[in-house]
Amino acid sequence: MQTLTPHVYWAQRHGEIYLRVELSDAQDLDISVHENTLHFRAQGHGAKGDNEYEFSLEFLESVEPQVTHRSTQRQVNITVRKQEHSWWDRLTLQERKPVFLAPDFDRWMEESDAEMELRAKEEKISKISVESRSPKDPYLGLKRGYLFMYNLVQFLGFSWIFVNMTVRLFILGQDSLYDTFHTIADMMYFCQILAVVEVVNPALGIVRTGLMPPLIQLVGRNVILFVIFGSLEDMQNKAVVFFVFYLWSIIEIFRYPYYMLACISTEWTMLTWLRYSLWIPLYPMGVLAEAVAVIQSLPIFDETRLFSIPLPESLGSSLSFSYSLQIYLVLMFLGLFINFRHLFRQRKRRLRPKRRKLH
Ligand SMILES: CCCCCCCCCCCCC[C@@H](O)CC(=O)SCCNC(=O)CCNC(=O)[C@H](O)C(C)(C)COP(=O)(O)OP(=O)(O)OC[C@H]1O[C@@H](n2cnc3c(N)ncnc32)[C@H](O)[C@@H]1OP(=O)(O)O
Repeated sequence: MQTLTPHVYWAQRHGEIYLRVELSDAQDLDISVHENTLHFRAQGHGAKGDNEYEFSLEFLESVEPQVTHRSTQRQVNITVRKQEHSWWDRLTLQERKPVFLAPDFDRWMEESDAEMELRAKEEKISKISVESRSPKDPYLGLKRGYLFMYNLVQFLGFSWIFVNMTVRLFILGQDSLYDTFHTIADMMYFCQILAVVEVVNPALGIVRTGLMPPLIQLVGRNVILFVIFGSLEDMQNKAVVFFVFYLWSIIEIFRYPYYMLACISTEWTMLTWLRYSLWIPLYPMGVLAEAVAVIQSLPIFDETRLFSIPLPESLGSSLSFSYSLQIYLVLMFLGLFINFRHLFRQRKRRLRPKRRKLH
């Protein structure tokens, strides 16, 4: 039987050499590396039919003596590991390329492409190792689902409020300012009662933010909604209701979609910018509108004696609730300062230009 040479195709990476030997149904494979030379011998079906095929290749640089190979119906794939990670100018020590050897264009890569592939692999490995070091939260999916639904409901609620008020303003003009409460209050009650969740979430560690800012926001809004507007009928027809509700709803139609996207690990730059910028004019305007509402309610509380604290006769009949509200007015500006500072820090953190990676 004649000994023949099969066609061999090769490609390289920084760490490996890949050889593809064109031999189908190869049997009795004998593949080894001695003194940096690969010896191949096998029985199989090659270019010259069924025969014994063999070849030797002396490599340009040092390789590991262990080789791995896999024989398929159509070919034999051999992987040889380089001893040092480097890019070779050619495969063999001898400068003239053996006639049976050709590049494997299916796996061929130029050095720069191979470097990119290597870097991508390294990045993937380091990402996996970082992920495996940080313990996974088994309830993450559940938490995200719950937050997404909560934010969606709030978004729909505040969108309804905003659209309703805007349409009424266009149709009824100034008249719409005076009956905002009767059209909007039920939805606002619903959204603001639901907003208790925003204090519960950080308290239970479901969202990572401080407890104080959401608490200030919740107490601040609910005092205005339930105590000032809800309990005083005389306040419900005032234009200030329109301004308070409108200012609250504008920010929420950007804030809740921003959170919804965060729940699905997505970010829209424009939305992030709006969420962390619109509060700059809206928050002081909102607090001012709320302060106007509190001031307008003072004489009504004095007159109606609603929520007044009964006193012993020697000290007068009762202490008007308006005194508590005057203290609350001071607290409002303290609350404004705390939340303004909090939002300013959040803005700096979220809108900070991301550092470019240097390779
Ligand atoms: C102790 C009682 C004291 C009582 C004192 C009473 C004084 C009352 C004064 C009150 C004044 C209130 C005035 C106010 O009512 C006026 C207005 O609202 S006017 C309209 C304009 N308003 C605004 O712009 C404020 C809007 N509101 C907010 O921004 C928030 O409510 C606020 C609490 C102020 C800040 O929110 P937070 O601390 O959560 O900051 P972030 O939004 O940056 O979130 C931090 C990270 O948590 C993630 N997060 C938060 N919530 C959710 C959620 N629902 N779903 C998913 N993820 C959430 C968020 O993504 C952030 O994550 P990361 O940092 O990874 O991005």
